[in-house]
Amino acid sequence: MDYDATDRFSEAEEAEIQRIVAADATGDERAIEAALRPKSLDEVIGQQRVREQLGLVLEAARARGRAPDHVLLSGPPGLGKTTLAMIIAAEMGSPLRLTSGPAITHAGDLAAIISGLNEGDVLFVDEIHRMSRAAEEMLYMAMEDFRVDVIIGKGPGATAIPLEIPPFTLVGATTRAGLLPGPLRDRFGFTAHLEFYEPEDLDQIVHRSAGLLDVHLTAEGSAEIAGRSRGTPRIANRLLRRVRDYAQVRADGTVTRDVAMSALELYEVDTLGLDRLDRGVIDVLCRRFGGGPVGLSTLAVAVGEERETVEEVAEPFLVRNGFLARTPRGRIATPAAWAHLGLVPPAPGVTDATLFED
Ligand SMILES: Nc1ncnc2c1ncn2[C@@H]1O[C@H](COP(=O)(O)OP(=O)(O)OP(=O)(O)O)[C@@H](O)[C@H]1O
Repeated sequence: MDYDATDRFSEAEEAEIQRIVAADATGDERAIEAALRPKSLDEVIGQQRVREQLGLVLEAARARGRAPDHVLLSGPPGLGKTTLAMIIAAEMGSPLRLTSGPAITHAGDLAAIISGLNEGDVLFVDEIHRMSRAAEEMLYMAMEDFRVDVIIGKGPGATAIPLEIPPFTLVGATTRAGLLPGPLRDRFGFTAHLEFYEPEDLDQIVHRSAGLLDVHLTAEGSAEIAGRSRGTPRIANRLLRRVRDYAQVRADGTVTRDVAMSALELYEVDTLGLDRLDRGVIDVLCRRFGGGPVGLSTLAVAVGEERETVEEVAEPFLVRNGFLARTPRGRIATPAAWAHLGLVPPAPGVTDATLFED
């Protein structure tokens, strides 16, 4: 069945599509990603529970005419945290100010941002777990009392001048909720944990994006992309664009199942969605370390990646799909990992005798 999503759009939406197609024409992947973001909670696909809970928080705040409670969004990369932050601001009709934890190295950086906020503004802090400790402490006060202490001068002569700030909403995003100190976590009135998406949701996301990018695809072509997207909308959109390239250059432009399969094989995304890094991790774990247990740092060095990349990007997907287990002694490959690589695990007891610590 062919899908032509443009049938479903009104004239105003057509104008939006033209804007997206223009972003697409630039070939700038970030611009395309931004253009594909849902603009309202109703447009968000999947994450049913989060949508309902967040919808309630926002509706209640609107009814009271107040800024909503601070919101913490946690989950692996590419599941929609930035998208939701933008939607929170849009649904409240408020401006969104964006920054990130690593950009806030001193308390003064945060004071400068916070003191510039107006009533009702939404402040989005991406990777909030990477903010400096001093800034974190300033944030506690700002979140709870809407006040910051601005330090004037240095050393023994320094004085703290309290500065009132208008009520605002902090939206923090983190891939590592466990790394946030308790006092910071407790100051968020609502925490949403984003889960990996089901293939049906990703299928809808692929259809939506294909409609916006004017890509012709069959239901089977879409399902093939959705099934290999690691439960992640960002990956679904990226694979769609690569498959679209393939369809244009090596086929007649339509994304069929065969076209999707050939393209994804070319881009080394396997039938279960494992990419080079995922396969590298379980491959090293099985072939070089006999299935583990092996420490995270050792594993990261062996695959030639940063520890954080292995931990935050590859592992959540591998754990969720039963290829890897985290144990107190280190990472171990599961029987499914051995089977996926077409390897036979060593006899019981052999792996236990081999311990690779960091
Ligand atoms: N529920 C959704 N429905 C449709 N598209 C989505 C959804 N969630 C995310 N996307 C798409 O996935 C892409 C990535 O989303 P987003 O940038 O919000 O992820 P993120 O969690 O903030 O990632 P990171 O933590 O890496 O910044 C966006 O282009 C957006 O279009």
